[in-house]
Amino acid sequence: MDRPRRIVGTSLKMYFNPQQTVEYIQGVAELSEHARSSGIDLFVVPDFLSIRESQKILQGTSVMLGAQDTFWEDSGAYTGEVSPLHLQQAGVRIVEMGHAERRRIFGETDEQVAKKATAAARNGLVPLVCVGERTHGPIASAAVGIAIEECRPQVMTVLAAIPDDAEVILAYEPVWAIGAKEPADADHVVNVTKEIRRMAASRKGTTRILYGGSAGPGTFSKLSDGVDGLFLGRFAHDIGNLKQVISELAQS
Ligand SMILES: O=C[C@H](O)COP(=O)(O)O
Repeated sequence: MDRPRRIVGTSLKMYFNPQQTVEYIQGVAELSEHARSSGIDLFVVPDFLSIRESQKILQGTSVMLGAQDTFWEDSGAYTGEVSPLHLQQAGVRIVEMGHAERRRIFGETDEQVAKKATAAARNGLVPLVCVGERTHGPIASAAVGIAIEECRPQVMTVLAAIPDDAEVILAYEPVWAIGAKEPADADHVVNVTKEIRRMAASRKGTTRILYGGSAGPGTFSKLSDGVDGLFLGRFAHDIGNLKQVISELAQS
């Protein structure tokens, strides 16, 4: 089966203030041509406060603008929430959901993630659904099975909810590898993501699978049997690293 286009992106989480975010987004905009000519899709996910300014900087480039979360209703009395319809109207193309930090700190459930993914798809946004096991099994061979069984409901609850022809991005982020010194072991990631791909095999819509968790330059080449790209965190704060990863995706 043909593999989908490769894609790389980064979430700024809550690391940068608005001025730093503008400067960073300008740097990403300057990578647009490099990504386009390399045949790599590129996205960046700033905080909500910076969405409008980011859209102005990125318009006319090939860089896709993301948001870090969304609510599942389009409008109404939902204090503190952000509408998927309004995100789409603001120029957002990709919406992240189910990140390990939101599952852990804010108690986000598979069912809530599925509702958010459905709302994103309904509004023409691509859900970027983060999945991953919380702990690393003590023995490598067993760890793969444990990870797959923990990821399965996270993936299947979303795939059962969204239209079969909706585009979706699944970001496999083992929780124990987020914020670490190094990414997860490549064999582990490839084995788990191959199984995640099988979970989505019968879908009509494009399904892309990313790896995230301390990823950076040098990570992708070992994972290319399993994933279509990377979801970067801290190691993309240096724009040079993001440029390098784009090149590696194009070469591997
Ligand atoms: O959203 C990105 C991931 O959580 C990875 O973050 P990290 O690369 O800083 O570990």
